[in-house]
Parts: sequence; C-alpha cells; structure tokens
Amino acid sequence: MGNNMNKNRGRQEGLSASDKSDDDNDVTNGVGVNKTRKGYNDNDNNDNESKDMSNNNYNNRMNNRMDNRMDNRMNHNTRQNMNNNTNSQYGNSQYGNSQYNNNERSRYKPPMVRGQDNSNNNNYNRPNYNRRGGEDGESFNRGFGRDNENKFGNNRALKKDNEDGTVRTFAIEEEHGERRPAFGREDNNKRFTRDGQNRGFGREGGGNNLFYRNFKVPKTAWATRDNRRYYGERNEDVYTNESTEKGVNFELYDSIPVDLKGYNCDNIVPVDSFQDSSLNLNEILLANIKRVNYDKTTPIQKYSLSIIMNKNDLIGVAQTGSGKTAGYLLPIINHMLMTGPPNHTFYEENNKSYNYYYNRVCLPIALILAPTRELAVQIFCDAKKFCFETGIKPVVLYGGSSIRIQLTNLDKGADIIIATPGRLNDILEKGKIKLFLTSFLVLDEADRMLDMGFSPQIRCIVNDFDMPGNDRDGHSNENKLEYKKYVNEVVKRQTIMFSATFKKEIQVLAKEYLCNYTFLSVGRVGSTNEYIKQNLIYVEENDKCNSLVDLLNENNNGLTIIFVETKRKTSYIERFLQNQRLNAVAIHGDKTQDERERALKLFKKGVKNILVATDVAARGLDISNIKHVINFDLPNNIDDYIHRIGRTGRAGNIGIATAFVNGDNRNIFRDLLATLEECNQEVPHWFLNLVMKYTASARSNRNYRFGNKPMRNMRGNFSRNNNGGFGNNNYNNNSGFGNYQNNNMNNNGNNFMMNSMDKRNVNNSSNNNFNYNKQSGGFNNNYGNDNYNNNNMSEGRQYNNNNAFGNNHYNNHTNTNNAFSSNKFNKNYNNKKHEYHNNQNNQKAISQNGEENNDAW
Ligand SMILES: Nc1ncnc2c1ncn2[C@@H]1O[C@H](COP(=O)(O)OP(=O)(O)OP(=O)(O)O)[C@@H](O)[C@H]1O
Repeated sequence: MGNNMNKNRGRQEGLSASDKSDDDNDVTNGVGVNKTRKGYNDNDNNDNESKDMSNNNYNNRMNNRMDNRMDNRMNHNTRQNMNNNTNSQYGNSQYGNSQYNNNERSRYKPPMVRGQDNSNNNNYNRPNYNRRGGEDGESFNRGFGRDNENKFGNNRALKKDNEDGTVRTFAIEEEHGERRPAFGREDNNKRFTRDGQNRGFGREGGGNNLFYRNFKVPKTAWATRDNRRYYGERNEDVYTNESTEKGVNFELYDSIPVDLKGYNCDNIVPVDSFQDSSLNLNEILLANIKRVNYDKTTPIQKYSLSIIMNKNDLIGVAQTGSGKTAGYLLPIINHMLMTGPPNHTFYEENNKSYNYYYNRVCLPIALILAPTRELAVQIFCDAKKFCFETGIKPVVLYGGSSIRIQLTNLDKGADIIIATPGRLNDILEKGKIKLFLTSFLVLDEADRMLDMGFSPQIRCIVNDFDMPGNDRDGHSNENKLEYKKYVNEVVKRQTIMFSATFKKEIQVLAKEYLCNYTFLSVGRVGSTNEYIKQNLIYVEENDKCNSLVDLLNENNNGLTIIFVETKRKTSYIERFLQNQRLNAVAIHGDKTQDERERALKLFKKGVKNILVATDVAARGLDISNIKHVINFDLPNNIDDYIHRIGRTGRAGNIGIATAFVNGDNRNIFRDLLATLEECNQEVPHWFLNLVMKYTASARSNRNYRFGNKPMRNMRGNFSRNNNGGFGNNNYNNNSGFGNYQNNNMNNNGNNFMMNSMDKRNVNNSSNNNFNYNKQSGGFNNNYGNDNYNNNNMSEGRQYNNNNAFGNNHYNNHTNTNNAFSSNKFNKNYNNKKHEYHNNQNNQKAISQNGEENNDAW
C-alpha cells in the first residue's frame, strides 16, 4: 500500500518551474487526487512516477494519510492530503483534480480566517496547495494531519481545534528555545536535532543530505519568528561572486557632490564607514558586509543609511552602479535586527493558518518592488547576502515562473518580500500575504515604478490592501488601520525610493506615497558617471548591422550588451550575430522566463559574451565584466540612455558605451549632448551639426522654450527638455532640486557644491576647487576650454577647466550671473539668433526655476 502510494505521489508532485500553466492565477491544488500533469519535473527525478492512478490508491492515501512520511524527500514527490473526505467522489476519476465536492477544478484558495464563510467547503478547512520542499532541494513531507490522534506519539503534541470540530494535532519539538513541527514516522522515537544527528524523520537509515546540513541556528528572534523553522544556507550558495568588484575609480565617487534637501536634512550625519558607531550596525550584518567586500560606504550609502535609520521617507538619486541597493537594504535589515520581529496576535486570532508548512499567511516587514523580474531576483540575491545568518528571510516573487513554487517558499515564512508588482498583486489577492506589518516600502527604479506602466499596480498594492499608512494618509483609509486589530503599537509605513534618474514630474507623483521626505541626490539628478567613455558613431539605419560586426570585431573584450528597440529586432540581431559566428544570446519580453534566465546565466558566465536586449535589461542589472554597451538603437529619452550605459562602468570600474546615431534619433539629441558635455566626453562635430540642424527646426516647429513662449509657461515643464547644452537651459539643468542653482546665483559665485554636505565644499573658494578638481583627474573638455577661455574671467577659467564633475553648466552658474554670454554654444553657433541670450530672460529663467523648485517640495 505504501509503495503504491509513493508511486502515485511521484506523478502528482514534482511540479516544475517550467510549468507555465501554473503561472499567475492558475494554481491547481490537486491535493489528494490522482491528477497527472505533464512536464512536472524540477528534480529530474521521477523514479516514483506513478504507474497506477487508480481509485484504490487514492483511498489508500486517504485512509493512511498519516503514513505519509519523509520517504520521498529527495524527489519532491509527495503530495499530502489534508482532506478528511474519505468518501471522495473523485476517487473514480483518474484525473479528478478537485478535492472539493463541487467537482470544480481545484484552485488555490486563500486561507480561511475566522468568520469566513465555510459553506461548500465541507472537506476543506484550509487550502492545501501542493506543499513541497523549496527550490534548494530541502524537500520534505509534512506528517501532520488532522486526525484526532497524535500520530507522532513521542513529542509534546499541539492540538488545535478546527472550525469543523475536528482537532488538528501535530507534534512539536522544542530545541534551543525553538518550537517547530516534527515530521516523522509513526515509530519515530528519535528526536532530530540541529546538528543533523539522530533525526527521526525521513527514510530509515537514509534521508536527504541537504536537509541534514549542519546549520547553526542564529541567535536572533527572527530565526524562529512565529514558530517557524529555520532554513540555513551554505556560505558558498549565497556569496556567488556574481556582483561587480569595485574598480579603480571607486574612491572618486567621493568627489561627487551630494545634495540633501527636505525633511530633517540638517540632522543627517554622513557615515564614511560601516563600522561607524553612530550607525550601530549589528554584528552579523557587519560580518556579512565584510563577506561582500564592502570596506567603505559610497556617497549614496553615506547618507541613506542615516536617513532610513532616522525613519525618514527618502528619495535617493545616484548614478548607476553606485551602490543604491545596499543603500536601502542595509538600514532596513539593521532596523529589523535591532527591533526583532513584531508582536502580534494575527495567528492566534486566525488559527486556521497558525502553523508554517500549512498555508501560512506571510506578514512581511519590508516590501521591495522592482520593475523587472531579473532585477527582483538580483535584489533578492543581495538581500540573501546581507540577511545571511540573521534569521531574516527574504523571498522573491515575480511573474513568468511557477506561482506554486513561490507560494511554497512563502510557507516557510517571509520577512522581506522582493517582488514585481503584477505577481505580488496576484498573491495579495489570494490572501497569502498580509501587509499590515509592512513598515518599509521600497521602490527600486522608482521613476519607472511610478510612471504610467506600473503606477496603477503600485497604487493598488499601497492603497487597496492592508499596508499601513504614513502620517499623512494613515487615517484616511480603513485598510491602513488593519494592523490595529493585531498589534498594540502603531505601525507606520516608511517609503523609500531609489533611482539613477528621477524626472521632476515623477517627483510630483512620488509625493502621493511619501510623507516628510528627504531628497538625496548624488551629483545632478539623472547624471551618469565619467568612467563610462561614451562614443557616438554616425550610422544610417541600413548600415547598422555591418557597423555592429565591425565594432564587435574591433572590441570584443569582456562582455558586451547591445540595446535594440524592439523584441523582434532583438531576435533578428541575435540570429544575425550568430550567423557571423559571434557568441550572442538575446533577452526580451517575448521570451519565456526560462529562456530569459538561461540567456542571462550564459551571459553572466561568459559562455555567451554578447547579450542583445531590449530595455528589459536596461535597469538595475549588475553584471560584472560588462565592458561595452552598444546602443544599436538609441532610446527616445535620455533617462533610458543613462540606465542602459549604466550597465557598464559600475562600482568605480571603467566601461565603454557606443551609440549608433542618425537623424532618426533627433528626440534625444539635445539631452544626449548635455549628458556628453556634463561627463566631459568628446562630442564629434558632426553630432553638433546634427543637433543644431534638428533642434533649430524643432524649436521653430514647436515654439520651443524661450523662443515665442512666454516664460511663465515654463512652469510645470519639468522635463529634461529643459536640460541640455543650449544657453540658458543651464539654469534648468539641475532640474531635480534646482534650489542649489538659485542659491548659487544669489550668492554670485558660490560654488555649486556649496549646498552639498561635502565638507570640502564649504570653503567655497576657487582655489580649493581648483586643486581638488585637479586631483580628480584631468577631464578633457574639448569644447569647454575653448569657450571658457573666452570668458575673460580668470576665476571662471579655473573652475571650468578643472571641473570636478566635468559639468560646465554648473560653472557657468557659479561664475557669473550673465552666464549665457560665456556659453560655448553662443560662440560655436554664433550664427544663431539667441533671443534668449539676454540677461533679462536669464533672470526670469532663474526665478522661474526657483518657483519650480519650491513647487517640487
Ligand atoms: N560600499 C561598497 N563597496 C564596494 N562595492 C559596493 C559597495 N556598494 C555597492 N557595491 C557594489 O557596486 C555594484 C553596484 O551596486 P548596485 O547594483 O547597488 O548599484 P545601483 O546604484 O543600484 O545601480 P543601478 O542604478 O544600475 O541599479 C554592486 O556590485 C555592489 O556589490
């Protein structure tokens, strides 16, 4: 009988990540039924595949459900039947896939909570989606059921009344002060211990080695939060050395000015080192920081750690690859370690979902949302590194892969959830996650998360479920008060947003979720770093493929990522390159998640050294050794360009970004020019000509900017169109928090950096800047020098030629109020009529800018 049973399980279980029919809402319980599913095989181990799917087996299993033991742990093949229905009418059906009496296809149901309508669910007290071991091979059966007898015999038994009057009994053990359910054979008198000896569950004399690993249970309360079991991980599984090693320019990050605005910013003390006593980082966390080889903080981390620990909301903007992820993960994890798991009565009050392994409802403390699946996985990997041996459990949820596996992972508990919004919404709707304890909400790549594509989903997650509010909206929405039922103290949400770009109009949208926030920017909002050498090549559309091959043949060191506009073209270029015997692989949204993951894996490992991608790979991905980014098709907006080229030149490393340019890319010309200049990149003459050609016509067509448009209309035009290389757009250039420009103007010569928190800037003297900038490494501003030499301001020359940021715009501000007279474009394009090059407009622009800036707050 037992054998039959095991055979049967083999077929029923073994669901695979590639089982796409499981995706999203289509979750099949399939519990206690002889349902055969094709393509289930995530363990490559189907030894127990069922030959006999007969009714007999089903009933055998029903009658012997407590005999379901750990026999098949390695196979992930045991599906437990927690159902009381021994008279199942489905027994006759080989494929009867419902455990309910209504003959419906079995689906995952949200957990039952007190007061919930239980009708039509006679045989069903809690949903029992197929519970299996985790992705790490720690597969096990749960031997506890709902019989009125304690099959475990030897341990202290916990009895729970079910709503239908039956008593659920399961064994617990207490060890190191931890209580956890015991699995085991009936005759199991041995108790299992953490050190892997004498464990009483599993096959006699055998078992899963993975499961018996010698894990030390952390001494933190998180390890056993709400009586859950601790799942240890091996050091080598967590620290896989996939992320970027810091490069030679890492120290130069410190030369980038930091600007801090808004709530409580005077009290924020930057920290240079993770060991800084004011941070008071937990020892385990410090050990993990050491394991990832971080010895000092990057500028964004210097401030964000303090700000987040001060419980402020935050918008943090810093260049790509400058350590934003750790900038929010570390303070959140540290806070969690300091406070421990919250006390609540949720499980007591909803005792249906009391124990783990059995449809546990998860109560995460932090929720991190990311726009792409790959980025979510990457953040999850980072979170695992920092949570190592803390007992805090991060879980990742993303679309395109089996929701069942993700639900199973949630069963083991989740303290930090990293998710893409769509999948999270699905799971929230199932009631598997409750957010009323979520006191940290992080939007990574926040400008993307708040734009039109994701905005409705974010709003839904924040407002339609039970996530706590902040001081501003905490009392306006009943959902946000949900925590009051279960928690004594007030739970408030702290909202944190990070990105390398943050247009001003998105900042306005962001306010919906923020309360008393601090705005932290490292360098100009939306800028990129100078360690990426940006090249432009003029290529007509139909020559692009040939030019690409030439370029790749010239420069085929390290990994190269090629950005292409459409999915179809991505596949085309992939094939084209493969035909040219180049080692290319593609990633885009039309590929299955498996294909995407495989492509990324091959690329990361260098098996394929060329990745052709759409913008799905543009944000956040941190892959070491990407040496070259090629914009086969330039994007339509500069923010995407910044993110794309930011896949190289990370953590102080040097990289190359090449863009194919032709007249079709006119939308981005001005902003691209401004970016090149700001980063002291060489600007080819042909490009300047192109910019002039297209921008001039654009201006006359669109009544662009300061031309015919009254200055007042500038209000609300927050976009990067205000930026760029032309004349008075310098004043709008630092659009994110332009107050510093105004300050500079008012101070008539104060350096841009004056408002930053960087102490070196406080002196504000030209000599300081001169020396300092010189140190930071001789920028070749081919155009800037010429222009500024015409400036006739010796101070100005000093500043400009040695600009720490390669940003002539700033220097124009600081040196003179009539900055435009020194603008290089006036010189280079003196054939143009610059109606806006007069001081009057100039002043208007400034005040206008000031209003905008104040608006932003
Ligand atoms: N303090 C530090 N010391 C050394 N390396 C660091 C430090 N902080 C982060 N890094 C490394 O820098 C790399 C980039 O970090 P991260 O991915 O967080 O950048 P990011 O700012 O989020 O980039 P993006 O804007 O592209 O998302 C990672 O490999 C990370 O491990």
